[in-house]
Amino acid sequence: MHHELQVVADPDAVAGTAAAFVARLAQACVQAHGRFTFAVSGGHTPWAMFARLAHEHVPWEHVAVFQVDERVAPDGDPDRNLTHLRESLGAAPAEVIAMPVNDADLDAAAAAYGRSLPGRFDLVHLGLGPDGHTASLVPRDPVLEVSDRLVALTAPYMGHQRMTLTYPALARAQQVLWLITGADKREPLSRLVAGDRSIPAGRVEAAASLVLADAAAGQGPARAGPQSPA
Ligand SMILES: O=C1O[C@H](COP(=O)(O)O)[C@@H](O)[C@H](O)[C@H]1O
Repeated sequence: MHHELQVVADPDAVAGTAAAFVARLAQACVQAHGRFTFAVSGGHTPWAMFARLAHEHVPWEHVAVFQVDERVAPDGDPDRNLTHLRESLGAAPAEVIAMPVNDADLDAAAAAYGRSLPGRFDLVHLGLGPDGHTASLVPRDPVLEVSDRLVALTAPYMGHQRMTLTYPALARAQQVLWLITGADKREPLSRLVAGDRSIPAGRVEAAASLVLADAAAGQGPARAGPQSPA
């Protein structure tokens, strides 16, 4: 998949640029088909973007927010992506379609969440882990090979079992927006934009992809180049 890479100065510039992009796309989608379907990941980067979205014009009453992934943990747990998503949205009247990670039968819950997904996402936000994971598509987990379900469960990873959209679900994205900050993301980012399918993020397919990175992540591996004249 081709990725358009935009490198800006720092995490604050990533958040501001992303918020302006999301607001413009939400306005255009609502004008075109009355609804904006937006799937949001966890991590750290989305909440900074949501803070900046508070200063943008977003037609929240026509926005449906889905989760890209979630940790299996109690409601309100600080490790839950939903906890941060709800805090970030505040009083914005968006519809939030939460992953049902507290159901007794998690396989049935994942299947039900899959049935609730739209045929297309106007926008999917993704992050990138230092190990190349995205969503909860984590290295060496059997979830990477799921092709017959839209939502699946992982083995425990960093303290929690996870529920995640699978590659077929992510492929419903008309647009993917990656938010990538920090020097520990430099190597996986260069592999992502090079189309390296050996990392989980490198296997995501979607109609279009914009990668927003800060300079710490996006300056690429150090290369030997021509010396400047003294
Ligand atoms: O574990 C996770 O981390 C990644 C990366 O998040 P970041 O915003 O801290 O860079 C995230 O995309 C994923 O949803 C989450 O489960």
